[in-house]
Amino acid sequence: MPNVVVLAGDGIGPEVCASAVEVLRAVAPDVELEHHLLGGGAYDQTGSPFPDATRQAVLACDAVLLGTVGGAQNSPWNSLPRPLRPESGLLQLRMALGVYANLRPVKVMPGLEGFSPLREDLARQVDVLIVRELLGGAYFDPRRAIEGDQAYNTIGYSKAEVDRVARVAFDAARTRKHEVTSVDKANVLEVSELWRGVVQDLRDREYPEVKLEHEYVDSVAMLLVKTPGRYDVIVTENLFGDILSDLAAVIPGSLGVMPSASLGDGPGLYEPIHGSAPDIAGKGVANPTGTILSVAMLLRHSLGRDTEARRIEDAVQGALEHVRTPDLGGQGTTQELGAAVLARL
Ligand SMILES: NC(=O)c1ccc[n+]([C@@H]2O[C@H](COP(=O)([O-])OP(=O)(O)OC[C@H]3O[C@@H](n4cnc5c(N)ncnc54)[C@H](O)[C@@H]3O)[C@@H](O)[C@H]2O)c1
Ligand SMILES: CC(C)[C@H](C(=O)O)[C@@H](O)C(=O)O
Ligand SMILES: [Mg+2]
Repeated sequence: MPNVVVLAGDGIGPEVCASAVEVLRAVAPDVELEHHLLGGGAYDQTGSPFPDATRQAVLACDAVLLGTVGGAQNSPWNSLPRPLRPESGLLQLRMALGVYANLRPVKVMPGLEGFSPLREDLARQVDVLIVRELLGGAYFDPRRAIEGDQAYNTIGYSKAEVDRVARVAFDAARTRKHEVTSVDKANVLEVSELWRGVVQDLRDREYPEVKLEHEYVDSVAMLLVKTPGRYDVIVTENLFGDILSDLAAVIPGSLGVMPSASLGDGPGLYEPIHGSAPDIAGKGVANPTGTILSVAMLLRHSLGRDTEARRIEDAVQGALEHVRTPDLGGQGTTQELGAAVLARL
């Protein structure tokens, strides 16, 4: 029996996970669920944002469903030494699972075009998959420090790290429009020069039928707003991907509707792309769509259950025609939207 570990986390995490777990139970009743701690709440209870019990459980399971971690700007968690902060728990989890490729699909659901900050005709064209490298670059490079009145971080990449994530992007492009845009800053950074070379070599050797473009990150930030329909698959390094994926994620109207999958060679990690939303936590109005759609990605990528994944995606689409949470201009609650999805499965 497949085993899924649920890490509800902090803020709205437990609220959106509750809805998503009900959906998972409904379409895959045979899946065993285990709940564990991660983030600020985990630190409060155990002294670690990524406790040993959580580490052992995720390493032994088939897939992990995560809510969100982190507190408000003024949370005492933000004054802890960096390795004890909630966000460090998430980074340690990603590293432990070895999930080097973060897939963030951005698409505007029919009927929601009006909520996009972009013109409706532009929003309608958007169907982009951002593949973000997740275990390298400034996030994990050990060459980092605050030394007196100076501080530095380093964006380092090896050829092997670039190659493995670029493969994920090219493989994904083969199932889509066969176009990859590799995003870098090769006009300034040596690390981008290496990145560009590795991606180009891989394309020439193994993916000749995929069209490859190289673009600068500053230009992509502009073009994702101006002409977002031009992109199919975007592949980029960790920090650029973090920023570009939040930028792209507002195109569908709310951060609350976007799912993600983080894949490596072991269990996959599935989470909505939004944060813990301290401003609305506990009010029961968070949009659970991103987490519910992350369950669909979990079923597809980790359990090989594409039919069930599609059932969820169709049900979400139908539910949003009738029930909307305040981030999408409605008055529905998390629970009501979750129930509307369940009713359409
Ligand atoms: N993967 C993660 O767990 C993750 C990701 C990003 C930020 N964070 C953490 O979350 C905390 C808050 O960060 P932030 O405020 O910058 O970003 P955020 O994504 O939590 O919130 C940004 C805005 O979007 C709204 N929003 C987010 N998700 C929503 C949802 N599902 N439904 C309705 N509205 C939603 C919030 O109410 C807020 O107004 C910080 O501690 C940050 O480090 C965690
Ligand atoms: C919370 C933070 C560590 C995380 C990141 O920067 O990767 C978040 O912004 C994300 O995009 O998942
Ligand atoms: Mg982010």
